[in-house]
Amino acid sequence: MSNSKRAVPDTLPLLRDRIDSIDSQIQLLINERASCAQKVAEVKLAEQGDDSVVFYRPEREAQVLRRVMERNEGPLGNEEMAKIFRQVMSSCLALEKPMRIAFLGPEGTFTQQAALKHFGKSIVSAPMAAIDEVFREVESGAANYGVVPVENSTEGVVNHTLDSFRDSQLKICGEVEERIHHHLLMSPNINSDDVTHIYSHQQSLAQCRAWLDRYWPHAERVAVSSNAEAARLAADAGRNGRAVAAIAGEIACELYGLLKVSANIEDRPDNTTRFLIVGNQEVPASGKDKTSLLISAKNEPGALYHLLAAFERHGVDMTRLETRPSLMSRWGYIFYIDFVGHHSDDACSTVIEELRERASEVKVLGSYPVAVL
Ligand SMILES: O=C(O)C(=O)C[C@]1(C(=O)O)C=C[C@@H](O)C=C1
Repeated sequence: MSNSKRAVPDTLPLLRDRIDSIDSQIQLLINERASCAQKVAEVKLAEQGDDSVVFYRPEREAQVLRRVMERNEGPLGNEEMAKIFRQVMSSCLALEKPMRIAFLGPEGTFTQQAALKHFGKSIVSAPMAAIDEVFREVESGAANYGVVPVENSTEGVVNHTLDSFRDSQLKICGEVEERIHHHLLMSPNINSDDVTHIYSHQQSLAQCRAWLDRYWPHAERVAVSSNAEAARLAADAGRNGRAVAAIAGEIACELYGLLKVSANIEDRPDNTTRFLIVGNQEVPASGKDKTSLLISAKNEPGALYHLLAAFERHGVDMTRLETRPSLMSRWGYIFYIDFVGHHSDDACSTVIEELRERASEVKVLGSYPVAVL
């Protein structure tokens, strides 16, 4: 006992020396990697030219991260290790070309959180006021990519996002999933007993409905344009002595200096939102991909049945089907279908060909790597 006590002061400096020496090796290697990435940028420029060069390669990034996770032996967990490499690649890509990412704002939304998770922190993130503005910002070339929410495991699909694909030529280049934790937030200078109104985005209020019914049955729920906006309003109200609470996430809480009164108040602990990355790029196969289609069906008996039968016939695994009203014909429908595989895979391209024979329009919204993180 006394021996091991005496050993600690000797080993701590030794261990720290070892850490210092490992750090300097890691640093050298990271810079060596960064120099490599710069050379990759030169090769891309020479091959593709100034106007059409594409630096960001979602399929390659997914492969790098998957390999990191596969070869990881711990003690750091796979996800933790992948997050570190996520940021290393983000820094390397910023050396090739700094990227501007439009997202559904304002600052502090879960969509911003998703953008940082997908691209790492070395980006310029540009908050937009609405989903169609995110699309326009990317279409105009003002942003390289956009991030928009598409579905939540509790509340279902985000119609604005699906509808935006009707008239857009943008492609889906990636997906990212984010566990959504909601917190009840208040300004530190108000008394929680005085709170009469709770602000949040309508989806967040819905995701916390049972919790609110139980603990805040008398507070009025006010739907605002985003949960980050709710946090901003709660902070503003607090400064003016008005007792307003907000439901929002971690980064909105930090951004507006609010107090977390109750944490993780979502009704379902597995509450997850899926986001899409939109851009101007066709992404090659990464080995583990998904494809999204928009299909306008002919208005005839069994139309949907025949579309779905093509997937069954060729053993292609459909993961999602959403229906939206067509704006072209009354009682006509548009189907959004996700399936496993890349549109260039044999079975997938056969399915798409057969769908084209049956439907009035089939638009491949994109093939992209399945979310890694
Ligand atoms: O392999 C490439 O094409 C690179 O540009 C290198 C790199 C990386 O750091 O590994 C950087 C950015 C790309 O999005 C993918 C990978």
